Amino acid sequence: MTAQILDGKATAAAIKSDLVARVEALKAKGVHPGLGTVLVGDDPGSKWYVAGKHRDCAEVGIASIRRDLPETATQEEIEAAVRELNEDPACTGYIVQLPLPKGVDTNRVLELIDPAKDADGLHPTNLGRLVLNETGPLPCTPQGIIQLLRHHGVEINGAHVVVVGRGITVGRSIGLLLTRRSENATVTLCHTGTRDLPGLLRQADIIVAAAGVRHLIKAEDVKPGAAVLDVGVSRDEHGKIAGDVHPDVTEVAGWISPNPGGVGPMTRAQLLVNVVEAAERAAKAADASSGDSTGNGGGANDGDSGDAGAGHAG
Ligand SMILES: Nc1nc2c(c(=O)[nH]1)N[C@@H](CN(C=O)c1ccc(C(=O)N[C@@H](CCC(=O)O)C(=O)O)cc1)CN2
Repeated sequence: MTAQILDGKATAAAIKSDLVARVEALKAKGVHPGLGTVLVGDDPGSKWYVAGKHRDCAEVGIASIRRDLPETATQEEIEAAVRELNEDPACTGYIVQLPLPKGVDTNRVLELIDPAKDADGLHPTNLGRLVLNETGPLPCTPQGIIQLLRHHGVEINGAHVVVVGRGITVGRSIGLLLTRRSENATVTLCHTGTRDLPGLLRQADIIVAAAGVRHLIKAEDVKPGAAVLDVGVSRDEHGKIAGDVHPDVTEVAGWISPNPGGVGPMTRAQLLVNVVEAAERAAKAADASSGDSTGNGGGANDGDSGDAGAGHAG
């Protein structure tokens, strides 16, 4: 058996094409979405990702604002760039590209972002909203993975999902999304220190591999027919990408996301969704404050509103 492909490029293209009309509708109301990026240093991967984000913006009609700082930028200089974007009306949403150089206090930088402009969903307020099932930007890679699975009809409801990796952009938050009532999965969060990782992987209906360890997931660790999402990025000496998933897994899995061409394009597409949704929320709030009754203040973001109460969901 050869796994079917979870095609991130095609799925992201479909999402972007839907966004074009939403951006046009915003502009017709006088709201012009603009994505800002803060890039610090010369890491080739980060430079490539940021350039890609701005190419995506151009494709859907979102304006681009860049703040590129040298590797030697101080904490204060990085924080000044963040404050500037908070104040810039042309910037309706922005991201700070991670990782930041060694020695920079990343959490302090993320905490400075205006939560209403946090296009990555990584500000503590927005992570808190996610815990509470409140409306807000969703972390791009986790939400991109869910969209990729949905788009291909992979059953999430009732599935056992084993996540490998505990980083802030994927591992820490994906369980919060997948265990919402709308997704209804059961999630085991593992990492490189997990005892008997292969034993846990073999129980998984869906594996999300985000450890950044080349070929960590072997064919013999995968249940036949499982869906396997490869988020890991390591590069060999020629700069070629190697994922966390061994190529032989394709012979066992039912679904596999290529790397490149799987989760990466979905991360970028979800960023655009977050920028457009933030601009739509701002437009609604402006309508509401000017007395337009179609303004809608929000609510639960995921169909969980039927729960007995935020503290009792389960
Ligand atoms: N502020 C953030 N920093 C980082 C995030 C994030 O979501 N927010 N995630 C990653 C990097 N990332 C986005 O920033 C990202 C990674 C990969 C791709 C992508 O499209 N990859 C391509 C292959 C690219 C290549 O050849 O190098 C693919 O998978 O097809 C996009 C975005 C860490 N930092």
